[in-house]
Amino acid sequence: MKVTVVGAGAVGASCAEYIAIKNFASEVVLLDIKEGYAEGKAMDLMQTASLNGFDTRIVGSTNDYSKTAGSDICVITSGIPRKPGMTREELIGINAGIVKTVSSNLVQHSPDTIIIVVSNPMDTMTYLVHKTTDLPKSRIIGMGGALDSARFKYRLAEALEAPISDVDGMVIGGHSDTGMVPLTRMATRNSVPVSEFISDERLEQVKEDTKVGGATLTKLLGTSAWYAPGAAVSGLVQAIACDQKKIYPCSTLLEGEYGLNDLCIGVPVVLGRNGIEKIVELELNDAEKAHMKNSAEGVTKTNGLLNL
Ligand SMILES: NC(=O)c1ccc[n+]([C@@H]2O[C@H](COP(=O)([O-])OP(=O)(O)OC[C@H]3O[C@@H](n4cnc5c(N)ncnc54)[C@H](O)[C@@H]3O)[C@@H](O)[C@H]2O)c1
Ligand SMILES: O=C(O)C[C@H](O)C(=O)O
Repeated sequence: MKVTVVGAGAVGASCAEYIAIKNFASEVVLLDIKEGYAEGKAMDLMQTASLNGFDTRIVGSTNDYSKTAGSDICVITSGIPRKPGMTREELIGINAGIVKTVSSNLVQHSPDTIIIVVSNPMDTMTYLVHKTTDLPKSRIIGMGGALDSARFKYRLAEALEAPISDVDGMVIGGHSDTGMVPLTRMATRNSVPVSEFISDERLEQVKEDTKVGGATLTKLLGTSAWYAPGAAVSGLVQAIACDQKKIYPCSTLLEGEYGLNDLCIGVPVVLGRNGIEKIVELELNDAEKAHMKNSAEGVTKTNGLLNL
């Protein structure tokens, strides 16, 4: 199993590290445009192999896509992150050009690959990859919901004063400060609806804290987060590589599902060796449907800024 990660920055390197530590891939190629940067990150990570007990070979490359040839899975984390006070949507001007070039180079060298898009604004960047490559929709996956759901579970566990392993929940919708739809109604603590344990007001607070999860970290760190994003990407990569058939909310092209068309947005999908093997249609109530519709309108508006 060969995995390429483009962008050896904070998220790319974190993602490569988690993939290596989980020890399911034979090779991870880290590629960056900055001279020597990916080679340096790869060497540093390889020097953790004997300490962390993995056999995955990590190779660095300065913009040489021949090294990525034959990748089963390619992750795109190249592009600029936001600074405090910015929205993800403001990154479109620079990141669209980067994602378009990078995805074209990747497909040229690995025509059978599955692409996971991470660069922001992620739903729109995923849509861009659809519009500019001829990969089937099952092989273009946007990562956002896996991360947002992890943050949702963190906030739920905090509110419930329960261990995170006892908590389950999912966030669908767009990966943006206003577009996320945390499904509080379906969240559980060891199979019991969380509303049995906390008030509606506290649950509303959990929802709002989840939606601004990325912005909160950006304010604290001065740039956006990387540990949880890297771990979330590695989870998707592992689900595909190991044909796990796990359900993660991912951004995928919708063609009528959830009453939505011609956009990529987060919905639950089954991930296996073929990429997105099934879109799972949840029975949403009227309020959830309305949130999803608003979210889709936001994503479509951002898609309109692309030069297609
Ligand atoms: N979808 C998500 O949930 C999620 C989570 C975290 C970050 N992100 C996004 O991921 C992106 C990367 O974030 P980061 O913190 O790692 O940023 P970073 O600045 O640390 O790293 C980005 C890297 O991309 C490289 N790069 C730029 N143009 C390139 C090109 N054409 N080819 C190859 N490499 C190129 C840069 O040299 C840099 O090393 C940002 O757009 C950020 O918003 C998304
Ligand atoms: O918040 C960001 O800009 C980065 C990423 O989308 C995140 O949610 O951490």
